[in-house]
Amino acid sequence: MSNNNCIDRYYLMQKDVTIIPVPNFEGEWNQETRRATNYSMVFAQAQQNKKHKKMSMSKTKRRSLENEEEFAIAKHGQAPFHHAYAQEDLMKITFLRRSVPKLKLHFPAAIQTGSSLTDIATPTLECVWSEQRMRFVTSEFLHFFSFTFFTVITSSLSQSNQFCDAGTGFPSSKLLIKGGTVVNAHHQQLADVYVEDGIIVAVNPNIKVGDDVTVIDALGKYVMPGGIDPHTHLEFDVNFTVTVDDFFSGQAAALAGGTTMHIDFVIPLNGSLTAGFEDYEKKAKKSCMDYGFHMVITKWDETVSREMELMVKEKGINSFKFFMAYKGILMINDELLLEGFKKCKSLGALAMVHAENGDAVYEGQERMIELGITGPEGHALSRPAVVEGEATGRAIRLADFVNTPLYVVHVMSIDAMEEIAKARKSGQKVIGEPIASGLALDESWLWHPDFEIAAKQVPLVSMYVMSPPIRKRGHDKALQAALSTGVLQLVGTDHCAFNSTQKARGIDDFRKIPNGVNGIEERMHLVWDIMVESGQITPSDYVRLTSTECARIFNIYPKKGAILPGSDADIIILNPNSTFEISAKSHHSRLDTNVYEGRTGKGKIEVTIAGGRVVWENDELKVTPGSGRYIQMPPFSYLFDGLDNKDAIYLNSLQAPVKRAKAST
Ligand SMILES: NC(=O)NCCC(=O)O
Ligand SMILES: [Zn+2]
Repeated sequence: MSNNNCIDRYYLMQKDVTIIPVPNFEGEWNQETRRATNYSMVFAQAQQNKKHKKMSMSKTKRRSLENEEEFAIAKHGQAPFHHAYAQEDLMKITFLRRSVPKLKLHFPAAIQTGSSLTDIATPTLECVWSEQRMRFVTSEFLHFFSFTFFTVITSSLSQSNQFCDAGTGFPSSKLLIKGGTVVNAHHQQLADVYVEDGIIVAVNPNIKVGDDVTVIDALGKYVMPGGIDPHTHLEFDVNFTVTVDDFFSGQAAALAGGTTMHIDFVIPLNGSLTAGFEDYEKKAKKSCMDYGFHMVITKWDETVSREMELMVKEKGINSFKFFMAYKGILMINDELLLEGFKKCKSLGALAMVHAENGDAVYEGQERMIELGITGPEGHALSRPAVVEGEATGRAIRLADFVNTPLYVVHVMSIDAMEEIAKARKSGQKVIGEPIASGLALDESWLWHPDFEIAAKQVPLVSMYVMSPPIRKRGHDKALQAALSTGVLQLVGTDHCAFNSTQKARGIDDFRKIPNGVNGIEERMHLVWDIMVESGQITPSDYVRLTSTECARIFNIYPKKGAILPGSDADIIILNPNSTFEISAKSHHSRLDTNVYEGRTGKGKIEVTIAGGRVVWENDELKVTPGSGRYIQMPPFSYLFDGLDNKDAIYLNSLQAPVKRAKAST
């Protein structure tokens, strides 16, 4: 494969630019220039820069996503969930941008332009363009930074230009993946895959091509659809802080791990779905891979009901999530759940639930504090599996009452899984989504005696805090078995990345630890290792659980989730004889910890192709902010088939109203 050395070396040059933790693409994004400009990069730099990243934790006490206790203090108050976070919580780079507003427009470009490419332009032309742009940008710096800092930047830039001059060609828009085992959810075969302009054109043995086609050898390897992660939280603002991975860094990490699309959760802004959608549209402009949105519903009125319709009919959203936990913040009651379910049904949209009994969680937290249990183990103890099981069962019964399909996110326990199993056995359309952490981890870390473990050689205990909690050993195995037998249908991550400094907020009180773990980069490797290597599932099952079923549920199959002529060229090549190792030192997320630290396994994703472009190869990431597309998801997936019939049968079964003769007077 062709490589662009100037890109790689340019980013390695940036090692000393300490104020840029991980490239960030804030600022104005112009649709036209976005399409024309390709900022590729290598992420080795990210690890170098992580140590320079500092988060200042907010001292401001506000109600926050994970903190039902704070709700108690502010009981019945207005939940200032969004955009009310303390400014000090933002990353240093954001602080700099605020301090020098003019920089906002150009600073991100400045740090990336050394690698600018256009899709089909010649290397020489492109590098000239880059130089001009860099000169312009460096002059901007003069207004804002000291001479010393300026020198560091410009010397890096000028050195990078030399590499640009030595540019060595560009990825072809025509690819042939040769000699691999092509795996779909329904079938696997030895075949070549031919790709043109981002679309799979042919899947056949022995495809012959001309010299203008880049050939990738996949002999002895699996060629599979790129992963689709149905559950992520990028640039998630939880009131007092924001997750460290945004739509660029989170997606870059995803691509390095073989995921080529994800679906994120839009949080309404001040109750407005439209404002929330627009907010996420902005956040997602820096995307380097395809993405879709679910919408969270936090309150109920006529406006919300109308906006739900708008989201489905005009914005390409076909799923709405209801939080049964996070009392006083996101939690909704059964009345709202019923209204929401009915509306979802009428729109052909899928109702999703975070199933934990929020009242019980609140009670559990109070109990722990009264018992003097303030450490991270209190998190697990305050929201035991029974609390998850109860909410799952309740949501399932209410969805059955309305006769609408239900999707249960992050199934973490046997209790919840068994509710799903029971419902599916009775014919109800319930989808259960376990996540990577629930399959791979157990709660034992939460009982570790140190909050911060010996000089961070092993990361913070609190990094394992998420909701519902990671359970005791045994739940993981049961969830794996449920996946392999079809009781659960697909695997997500709930990637919600908070750094150790953000997690440290709850050092004296587990209720203050921001909830969430990583996984967007690790999911594909973990599922292969845990499920396929152990013999629990076949490679075809793997494709179904990590990609195809998600595409079907959210109605974008076979554009996504398949290696078929006409499908998007989102493809991974996995070498089953190679190994992977997970570490915060080498991952591509901005996170300074990794809940899978030190984990090794078999089956390595050696190549990721997103939209027909090779973005991950030879352990190098070449990604393009602005290249990711928003994927609209139409309503009425296969889950809605037959609902009308069931409704009709129900109505016929009522034998009511009973016609009674009026008593004669
Ligand atoms: N799961 C979690 O702990 N954080 C993300 C928000 C949610 O999905 O509940
Ligand atoms: Zn959740």
